[in-house]
Amino acid sequence: ISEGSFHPTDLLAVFKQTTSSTRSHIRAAVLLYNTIEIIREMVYTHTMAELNHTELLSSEDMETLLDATGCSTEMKRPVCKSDCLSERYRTITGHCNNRQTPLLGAANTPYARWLPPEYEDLHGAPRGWDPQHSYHNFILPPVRAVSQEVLYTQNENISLDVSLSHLLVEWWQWIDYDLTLTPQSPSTTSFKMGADCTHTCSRDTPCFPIWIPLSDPRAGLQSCMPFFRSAPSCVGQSAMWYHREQLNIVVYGSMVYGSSEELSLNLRNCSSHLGLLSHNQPHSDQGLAYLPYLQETISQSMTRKTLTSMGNLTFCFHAGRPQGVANEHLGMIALHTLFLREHNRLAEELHRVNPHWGPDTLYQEARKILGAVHQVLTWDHYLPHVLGNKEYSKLIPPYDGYDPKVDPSITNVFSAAAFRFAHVTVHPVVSRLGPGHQLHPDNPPMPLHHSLFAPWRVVEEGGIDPVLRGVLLSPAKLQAPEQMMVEELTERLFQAQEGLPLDLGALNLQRGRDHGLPGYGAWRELCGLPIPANKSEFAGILGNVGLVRKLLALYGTAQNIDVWVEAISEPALPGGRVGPLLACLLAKQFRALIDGDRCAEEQITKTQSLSVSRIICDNTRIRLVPLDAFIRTLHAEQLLPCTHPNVTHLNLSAWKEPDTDIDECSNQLSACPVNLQCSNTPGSFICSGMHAYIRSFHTG
Ligand code: HEM
Repeated sequence: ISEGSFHPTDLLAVFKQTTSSTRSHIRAAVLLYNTIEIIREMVYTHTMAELNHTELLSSEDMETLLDATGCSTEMKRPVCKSDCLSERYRTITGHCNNRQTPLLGAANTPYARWLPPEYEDLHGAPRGWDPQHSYHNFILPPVRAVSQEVLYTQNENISLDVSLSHLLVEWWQWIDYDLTLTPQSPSTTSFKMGADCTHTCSRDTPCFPIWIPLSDPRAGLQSCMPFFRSAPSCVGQSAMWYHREQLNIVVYGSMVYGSSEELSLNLRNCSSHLGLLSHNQPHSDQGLAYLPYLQETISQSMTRKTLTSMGNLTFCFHAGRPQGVANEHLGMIALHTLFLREHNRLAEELHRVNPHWGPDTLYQEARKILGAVHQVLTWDHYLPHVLGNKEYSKLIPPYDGYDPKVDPSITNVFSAAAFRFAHVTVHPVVSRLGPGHQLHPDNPPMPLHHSLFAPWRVVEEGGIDPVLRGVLLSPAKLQAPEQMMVEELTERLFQAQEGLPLDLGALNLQRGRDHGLPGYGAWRELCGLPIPANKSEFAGILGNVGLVRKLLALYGTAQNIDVWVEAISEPALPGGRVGPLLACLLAKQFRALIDGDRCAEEQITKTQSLSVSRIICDNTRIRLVPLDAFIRTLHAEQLLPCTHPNVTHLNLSAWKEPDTDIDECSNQLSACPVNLQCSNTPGSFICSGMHAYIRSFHTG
């Protein structure tokens, strides 16, 4: 920023920023990983022998390395407390949800794997690292070629979903914010040669640039699109099991509350006795709360001086994803704001029901209710639309209580492929609607890329209500073989003054290879689905000869196809929006998430009646809502008033406790010290500076 420029990759870096607890884990893991690689190379140079991990290092050597790099500390089993707060509520970090294996499903732990990774060198080199390496006798195509030939769709050339609203797409992303965040390598230069990953076309970890084929419209302008490998994690490199694993740094419930103690305290309003979350001080949405600014956490004078010299003063919102990620997209800002308000509304209501509860109990109970609401909305309302009712009943049996043997960790294939399927349902245009559900002449529909990292559009262009009305009344994009991913995402992702925009399709494919995801045949096998032996069987699966021809021309054999692109190519199951492979992978993950959550059972039954529409009614000035917010509303006349009995309230009297009961939890030492000072984080300055640039870019 001080050099007066930033690149699309800088925005991607903001998107993947971490907190300090994650950074210490990554530092240790990078050190360990690089040291082992050096030892491996030295041994190879002397002996010309590729040794496996047990031959390379004795277990004592490995223990020494783990200690020296700091990985032993990072991998240490946490001690689970047995006080009132810890017994009753999920920890912020997810530690101790499973009492026997306290790290299961916690933040800052590696993704689980359902299949062993397929790295090109067995340890950590991505598939396609060596462009000449063959798989089933074919070399892998450059991911950008797949994006151009299979995914690219002109914005105008899309079909609309006849029955589902764009809120469903936003909910997908919202839930994703809750479940997965993979940090990228913190270093921007390659380990061995010191090359700058933003400019180099050579492959040297963490640089894994995406090559631009000669036939690409970008050829001549760009030879490679920068790509940083995901950071390694400590676990997975023990003496027993040595290959590169990737970290998930978030945990269920984190988009509102954060997934580290440090961030969660930063988001609380510790001077309130009602257990509230902090809200924005300088601005409000006609009296309703906005998310606080990251800006508020740093020295105003320094920032104002620097930013004023850059032109417009702009700010990032601050929420549970680290360092301003909530700002990625207008829809996400609206949902983050909505749930901040819902937390505060619940905490105040709970105070009325149980005036004897202290601030920590109010905070934790409101948090627990919001967690349950998300489970009900996701498992009961959203998943049937995605899987189709029939498949849903088959794959997601009725909830049968907590099972401590189930590992609720997010899997690598879920984050790097399966849950990215919704990228092909994103509409290229963002519409905001006024109170009469009409477009406002001052805020015409805008291309998607103008809504990315643009929080000022909320504050200065009417608040979150127009955004929410827009997503409620706009349809989702329909996924179809010739209409995969809109050019807003393949050609204009994170457009900035410097460098060419990124391509989300290419990033998804490259990420799958970076994480060592096996080709699609292995996943079909895992799911008990047939693997096509020839072109006609493959055409039978995809139901589209043209698409099969394109994929086989690129990959040579169906076995090699990157799992994400094949999975999104399968035709949707009846009534659903995904094909059989995605249905299997998503259902498997969502089942594990709920069955392995010790805190799920009691809350789910109490919060059945709540809907997204009710939450919108209770926290915005929107007075007309759909009965099911995920269903597309064709005409505003179909909307119901918030007073309609079918837009059911959550009855909080179920939470009433006799006021003779002592509030044990608030008698403990409070987690939230009064007058807590927010921490001064360098990320907040970077984020604000970038916003000044993006804004000036959007507004010319
Ligand atoms: C405006 C729309 C969206 C944009 C601009 C966007 C952008 C991105 C970007 C840039 C990444 C990182 C890519 C990489 O380097 O690997 C990503 C990852 C991801 N996105 Fe999206 N996305 C959008 C919508 C969605 C939706 C609707 C979903 C629904 C589920 C979703 C799910 C995911 C998942 C699961 C990841 C992996 C996250 C991680 O592990 O860090 N995204 N997205």
